[in-house]
Amino acid sequence: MSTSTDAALLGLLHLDHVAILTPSLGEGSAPYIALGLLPEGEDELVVSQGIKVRAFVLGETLIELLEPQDPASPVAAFMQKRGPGLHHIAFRVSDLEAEIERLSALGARFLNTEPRPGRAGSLVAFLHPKWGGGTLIELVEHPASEHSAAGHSAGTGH
Ligand SMILES: CC[C@H](C(=O)O)C(=O)SCCNC(=O)CCNC(=O)[C@H](O)C(C)(C)COP(=O)(O)OP(=O)(O)OC[C@H]1O[C@@H](n2cnc3c(N)ncnc32)[C@H](O)[C@@H]1OP(=O)(O)O
Ligand SMILES: [Co+2]
Repeated sequence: MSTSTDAALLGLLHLDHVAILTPSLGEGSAPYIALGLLPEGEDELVVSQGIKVRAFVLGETLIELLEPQDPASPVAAFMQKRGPGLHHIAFRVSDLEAEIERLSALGARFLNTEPRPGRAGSLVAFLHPKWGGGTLIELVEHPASEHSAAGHSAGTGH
């Protein structure tokens, strides 16, 4: 049974975020506010993904609420088909390109083998949900300057 130390040696640092689809960031925030989570900074429109994102801080991990902005996008279609709720999980990695190479050599099926822009200046890559056993898995590399390794800091919110 590998330990988190092994995972860290392989480049996985920790669970970066759990992403949840919602038709409205306002309504979707209610349970997480009730649970006492604080938003990290302002909502962000990630144009490349056609999604507005609101992130709530939980130690090193974020709860990322995703509100699709384009009804024709795959994410909007997915929410249409399966309803709001869990969309993907994301692991923070120290070197995204190295992880893409390592996992590809193990036969992993990436949706994009070139890093793409994600939230807050990150670079992201997605693994096909079929490879993830029915779960969409994302790998995220944050800019070196952002956050300490210790995790995220809650913003003043909006
Ligand atoms: C805002 C940035 C933020 C960040 O963290 O920085 C983000 O995370 S952005 C998140 C939104 N962007 C993405 O998800 C990009 C990667 N996703 C895709 O390219 C598509 O969503 C894809 C390819 C996973 C699915 O697209 P689509 O549904 O159009 O393709 P299929 O209909 O062929 O689906 C194939 C198969 O996968 C099932 N599926 C789709 N999405 C998911 C999901 N989120 N979790 C689990 N399974 C999923 C779909 O139902 C199909 O299964 P089947 O059994 O064949 O019906
Ligand atoms: Co994500």
